[in-house]
This record gives sequence, C-alpha cells and structure tokens, in this order.
Amino acid sequence: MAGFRDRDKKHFPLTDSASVISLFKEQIEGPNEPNLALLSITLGCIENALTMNRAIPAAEESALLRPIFPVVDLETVEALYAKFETLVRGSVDLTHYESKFSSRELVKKISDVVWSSLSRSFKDKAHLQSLYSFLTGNKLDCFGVALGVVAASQILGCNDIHLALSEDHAWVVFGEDGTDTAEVTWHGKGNEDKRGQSIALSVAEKSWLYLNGQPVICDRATEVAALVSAANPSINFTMDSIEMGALQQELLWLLYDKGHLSKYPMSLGNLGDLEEISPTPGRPPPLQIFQEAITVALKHYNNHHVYPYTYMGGYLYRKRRYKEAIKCWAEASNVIRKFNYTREDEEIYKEFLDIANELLPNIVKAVSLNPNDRVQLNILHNPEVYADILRFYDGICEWEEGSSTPVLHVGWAQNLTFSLNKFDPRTRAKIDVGRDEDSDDDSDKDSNDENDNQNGKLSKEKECTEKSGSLQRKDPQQALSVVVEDLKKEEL
Ligand SMILES: FC(F)(F)Cc1cc2c(N3CCN(c4nnc(C(F)(F)F)s4)CC3)ncnc2s1
Repeated sequence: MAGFRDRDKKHFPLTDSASVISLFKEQIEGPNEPNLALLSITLGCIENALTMNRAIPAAEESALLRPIFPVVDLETVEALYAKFETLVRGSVDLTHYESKFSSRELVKKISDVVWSSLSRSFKDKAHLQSLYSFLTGNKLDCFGVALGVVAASQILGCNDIHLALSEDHAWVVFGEDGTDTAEVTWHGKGNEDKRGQSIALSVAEKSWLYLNGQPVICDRATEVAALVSAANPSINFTMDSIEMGALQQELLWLLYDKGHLSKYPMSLGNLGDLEEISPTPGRPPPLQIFQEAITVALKHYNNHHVYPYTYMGGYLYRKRRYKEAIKCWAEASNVIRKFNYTREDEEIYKEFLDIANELLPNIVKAVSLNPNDRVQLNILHNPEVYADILRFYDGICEWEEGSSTPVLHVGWAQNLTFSLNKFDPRTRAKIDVGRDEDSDDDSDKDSNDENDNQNGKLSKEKECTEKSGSLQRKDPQQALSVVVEDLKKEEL
C-alpha cells in the first residue's frame, strides 16, 4: 500500500535538482514500490514553477541571474497528496470488489473518479500531464488521465492495474495475468471516449494507434519513467526552461542506469533529444541513444513502432546528414505499411506528411542548389537514396491499401514528382526493383522498342487497372499507386 512515509518526508524541502534526484532514486530503489502520486505531484509542482508565468519583466535584470529553482515544501506536497488520497478512498468502496485481482467494473469506477473531477476546459494545452495540474486546476490531458487512474489504483492497493502506452494513446492492463485491457481516457478531438471497453476490439482494426497489440506495458518503475518522460520543459513556443530540461534529463539517466527505459523506445527518444540540446559528459551521443530505441523496438515490439525511426531521422536531418535521414524515413515507412490507416491515426499521418511535403523537398532543393557539395556526395546521383525515397512512398501506399480512409491526395503526388524528378535519369535507371529478367517467351520480344515500351507501359497499366479494381481512378494519385503497384508486384 503506497503511503506518504517518513522516509519520503526526509527529502523535503526540495531546494535543488539534486534533492529531487535523491527523492526519485530512493523511491525507485525501494524497498517499497515508487509512489506515483507523490512523484507526479512533486515533478508537476516543479514544472509549474519553472515554466508557468515565467515572462521575465525586463526591469528585473537580476531575475535572469538569480537561481530560480523552486523550493518544494513538504506541506504543499503533503496537502495535495492528502487531497488525492481522500478523493480516491472516499469515492471507491473496495468492499464492493472482493476479488484478489481487479475487475473491469473497478477499473471503470476508478476512471470515473478521475474523469468526473475534470473541468470541461480544452485539454490539449501543455503542462496538463501531472497530478499537480489535476489537484490544483482539475485539468488533465489524455496521458494525464491514464496516469491518474494508475496512481489512484496504487493508492487503493490494486497492484495489478498498470499503464499501457502506444505512440499516441494510453490505457490500462489488469487482472490475474495482466492481459485484460480497458480504456480509461479519451483520444484525440471529437472522438467519443470508449472508457471501460477492452482494447481488443480496437486492435482488430490494425490501427497504428494501438500498435497492433505491441504497446509498452509498464510496471511501477516504467510508470515513473512515463511521468518523467511526459514532463514538459517548454515555457512558450520559443523558450524551454533549462532547469526543467536538465532535471528531466538527469531523471531519465537515473532510470536508464537502472534499466527502466530498456523497453520504452519513446523515453530513449526523449533522452536523445535532450542530449542533443545539452550533451552530458561521459554519456553516449544522441545517435547511439536513438539506435538503442530502434533496437528495443526490433527486439521487443516486432518492429511495430514508428517513432524510433523518426526520432533518428529528425536528428540526422537537423545535422544535414540527408542520405541517412532518408534511410530512416524509409524504415519508418516500412513499419507503417503493416497497419491500416484509420481516422484516429492523424498524429502519425501528420508525421509522414511533414517528411514527404516539407523535409524531403527541402533536402532535394538544398542539394540541387550546390551540386558540387562534396559533403552531400550529391545524393541526387545516388541510386540508394532514390530507392529509399521509393521505399518511403511504397510503404505509405501499402498503408493506404485495405484502409477505411484514404491517405494520399494529389498534394502527395505533386511532392513525390518534385522530389523524384530532381534525380537524373541515369541514377533512376540504376536501381533494381526486381524487374523480371527478359524471358525467351516474352511476347513483346518481336516488337520494336517504342512499341515494346508503349505496349509494356500500356499492358502494365492495363493489367494493373484490370486486376486491382481499386486502381480504376485516373487522377495523379492513381498514377502513383500504379507506379508503386508495379514496384510491389515486381518485388514479390
Ligand atoms: F500516452 C500518450 F497517449 F501520450 C502516448 C505517449 C506519448 C509519449 C511520448 N511522446 C510522444 C512522442 N513524442 C515524440 N517526439 N518526437 C518524435 C519524433 F517524431 F521525432 F519521433 S515522437 C514525444 C513524446 N513520450 C513518452 N511516452 C509517451 S506515451
């Protein structure tokens, strides 16, 4: 049973990041399991002090110099903790739930306790992910509700209820073998919440949102990693709190060293981003951390996570290592093609749209401006890069196939042709998409080249149109699908 023990209290008042680290360290090292409510309230309190109302009045130059780490008093945290404990214990009568393991009804009841306390104001602002936000403002984002339900479960002694995380959603697992699942929060905008329902129904759609049954299943320490990872150092659109970012970074290294990030690719991605901003002496470089996230996804999640590749791709793009960035994006596309696109997958759609319609064209423009740039080894003459761009698009076409909603629109085709046309024909001729070798009985053999190409082209187009009815449409996107259709056919 989690409680606010004397051993917890001795760390207070927290006066600097070292005291926060030692509180988290002791909580994680045990002997008791870490107290999620205590840690979420504490970190939320610090985040609030370091990121909210930080507009520094110009007059107070000294404000820029004075250390601003907030003092976190025991009284503050204890009062908020007691408020949460009173709410949870006061609302859930455990005598109604006799079973040793939690039931779906109990999970739904705990979700209702958090849910009914929320204010109706819009929920996609920053800094709404901690119990500090919940207890001082009755506001939580989608992740925060799920974390709140798990923290409440811990207070009730329901140690079988744990957080499950996909790349854009959160829910809980529970029951005797921890395989029962339940929605406890909402997702996205304008979607009815499915709280209380099992996830099995949604996984059937093969949607990225549920990672096709490969989410991160947390234990208490990974739940601490999630609340640390969800901390948000941003003050506003252009500024981050250096102190908050440094604290988050140190906490992630503490969790990393204890192995609690070893099955959590996104937390490794967050750590890699923080190391890019402010490298920690003696720690691995960002690229190695991003690579580790990819290895985790390959090893534990059957390569069904997209973000490990887009974390690394984004980093390489920022370092102008364009060839390697494009390779990562082709790998990201190789993951998404395993899913069917559904309307709740907007977040990852926006990620691929940004790569296709902003980043790739920017790269192609940049390298065509200075073709003799030795550093870029002029990727526009590199057949591997050209093949990776085709693989990138092929994966997105396959993602669309069999999906309830279309992915591609003419804007995609315009950007595709812009990017591909910058590659010179000789390079494009060099790639091997596994076209069949000319066989003896090739009926077109006797026709001359034009006819052959013409026939070849026509018959291929005709063949595609006839065989796969979905390609009846004649607009540019149809051309794209035919191109990729051919690629895929020949690849088979
Ligand atoms: F619980 C939800 F619903 F919020 C889903 C989760 C999101 C998320 C996360 N994110 C989301 C992905 N994210 C990314 N930042 N950059 C990304 C990339 F595009 F560069 F890959 S992905 C920031 C942190 N970081 C740790 N854990 C989680 S659990």
